[in-house]
Amino acid sequence: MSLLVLAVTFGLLGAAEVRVPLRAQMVVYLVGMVALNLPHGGYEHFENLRRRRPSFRWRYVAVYLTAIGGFVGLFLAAPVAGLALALTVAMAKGGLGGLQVLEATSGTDHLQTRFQRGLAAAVRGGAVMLVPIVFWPETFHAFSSLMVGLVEPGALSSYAGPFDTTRLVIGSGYGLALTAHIALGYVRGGGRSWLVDAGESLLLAAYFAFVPVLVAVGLYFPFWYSARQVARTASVETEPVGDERWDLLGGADASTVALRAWVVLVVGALATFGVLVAVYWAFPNPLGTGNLLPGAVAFWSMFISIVALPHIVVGSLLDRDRGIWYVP
Ligand SMILES: CC1=C(/C=C/C(C)=C/C=C/C(C)=C/C=O)C(C)(C)CCC1
Repeated sequence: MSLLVLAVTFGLLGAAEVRVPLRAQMVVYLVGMVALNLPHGGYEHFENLRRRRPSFRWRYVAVYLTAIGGFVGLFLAAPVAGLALALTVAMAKGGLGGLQVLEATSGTDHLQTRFQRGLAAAVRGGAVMLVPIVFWPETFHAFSSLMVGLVEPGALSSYAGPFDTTRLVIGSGYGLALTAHIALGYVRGGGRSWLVDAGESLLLAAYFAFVPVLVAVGLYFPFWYSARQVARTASVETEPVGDERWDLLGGADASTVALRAWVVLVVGALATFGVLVAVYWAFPNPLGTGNLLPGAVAFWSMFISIVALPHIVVGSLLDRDRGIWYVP
């Protein structure tokens, strides 16, 4: 709903030629991504690890740190490939996560083949990054260069020339994929789940087309994505794996539970901060080489993508029993 309101509001503002100042967009992005999105991500880990065995938790942490180390290494060695992976992570998180939420809430009866499921995820995820490339090319290119510049300023400039062609190819490809996805869903069953899926996919595409990219991405993850993820967790009634015995919040009385929750919160915050410091320290120009605000946006976008990579790897590939995107 909030996305619909934003899409319509910014659509009208755009039609009236009202432009949102870039500074304001950057502030919205940082508030959304730092203050709102990060705690949501942390909560997903907590939910997933809460009743798991200690050995599982250690493996989880090990995979997590390895993936983070690998991504940082790739970004340092080949910053443009690192940027490409960051975009892929953002799209995979939005796309695969969105599909799982759809399955838990409205069902996916109209998605009968693997291909259709892949297309559904690609269309939802693609909206997050591919649609802004088409509709907000200048901002997109400017911030992409800043992100690459955290390691090697200027490394993206050799890709500036063919950008218009790339945009055209991406725009047509995305339009085709969206149309094919909606048409196939209709042919393979239609019904209520198809209607919800088609409506959501179109809304996402319109939202990322009309809302300026920094505001759009900065609010999409906390508003739509995280809120829906938490709602999904809340709708899961029985835990498929794990045991009350291992419950991180287990305790005989309310104050023990509260104290344990406090410990989890503090340890989680310190661990996240530790990773942040390590990533900051690893980048040659952690806040870019120009102004602070755009530099902070670039740094945060890389950092959040780096920590989100294991989120996806663990959530969808390695932890099939439960996973971050578990649906009963
Ligand atoms: C390239 C690019 C961007 C990239 C943002 C990214 C890569 C965000 C990743 C978010 C994730 C992974 C969130 C997970 O919860 C901006 C800043 C929108 C500006 C336009 C250009």
